[in-house]
Amino acid sequence: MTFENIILEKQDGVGVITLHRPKALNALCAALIDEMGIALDDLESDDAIGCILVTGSEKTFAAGADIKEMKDKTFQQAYGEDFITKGWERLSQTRKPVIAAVAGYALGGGCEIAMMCDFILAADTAKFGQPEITIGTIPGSGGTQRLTRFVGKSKAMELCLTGRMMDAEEAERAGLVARVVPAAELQEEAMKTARKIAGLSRPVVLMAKEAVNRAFETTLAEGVKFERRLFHATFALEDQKEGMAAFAEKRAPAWKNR
Ligand SMILES: CC(C)(O)CC(=O)SCCNC(=O)CCNC(=O)[C@H](O)C(C)(C)COP(=O)(O)OP(=O)(O)OC[C@H]1O[C@@H](n2cnc3c(N)ncnc32)[C@H](O)[C@@H]1OP(=O)(O)O
Repeated sequence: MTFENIILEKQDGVGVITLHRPKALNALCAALIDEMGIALDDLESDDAIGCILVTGSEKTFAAGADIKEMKDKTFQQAYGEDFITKGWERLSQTRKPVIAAVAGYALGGGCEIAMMCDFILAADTAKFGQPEITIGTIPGSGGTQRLTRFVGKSKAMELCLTGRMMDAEEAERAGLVARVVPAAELQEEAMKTARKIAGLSRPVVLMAKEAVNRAFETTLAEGVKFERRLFHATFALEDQKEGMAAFAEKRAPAWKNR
């Protein structure tokens, strides 16, 4: 499959989506968002794929929504077409695990896209921010909501009100980023992590993702109950029998993904 604004590759059970608009710092134009949706549909329906990686270039993950494309929209157009919802939320609805590997700028919609992934691995060059306020608007694809859940009200408020960027180290300290690695090692480390996940039992990985995500949508008591039901459900899987037998027999498990 070939695209104009992204590159889609598959290797070792991992689907890699590389944002690729080098002249516009990977600004997220409508065509790019559509292409990412098509790529995600393809990867979700491909049984060979167990984990998805979304990445950009060395200089930029993505510098936000395409400002030149949206600058002349009227309120009627933005509201009428529910601008930014269509297509953008596709990433957050992905059932397979998705890792964001971020180097350079992840600003505005770029930061929002990274936050829609299940976790973020960052190069030490990464810079995160919601600079919409500096161009006369506010985040429109979950920035005020997801960032606040990641880093808490005070820091989210400061970042959204000033447009300040935070570097990778600050983002890791604040809980936005799972891990920071040297820029030269980012792609290798991200692939290693994605391959590790892709090599585990597929249904169990989906259940783990669903259980963690439930923590953001419900009370602790309901979340713990939900987790327990999924935990019980793993005992209906051949992979639970295989995983535990393999541990007891001191050998590597051979997952059947059922
Ligand atoms: C999704 C929503 C609803 O939340 C909204 C948004 O995402 S709004 C967008 C938020 N993002 C920004 O405001 C960042 C805008 N970009 C910058 O501030 C700078 O480009 C930079 C700090 C990321 C990098 O600066 P620098 O290295 O000096 O590169 P530039 O010369 O500025 O950029 C190179 C080239 O890319 C074009 N560009 C950059 N960002 C965007 C963008 N978001 N949309 C469209 N085009 C962008 C920039 O215009 C340059 O192109 P040319 O003009 O030279 O053709």
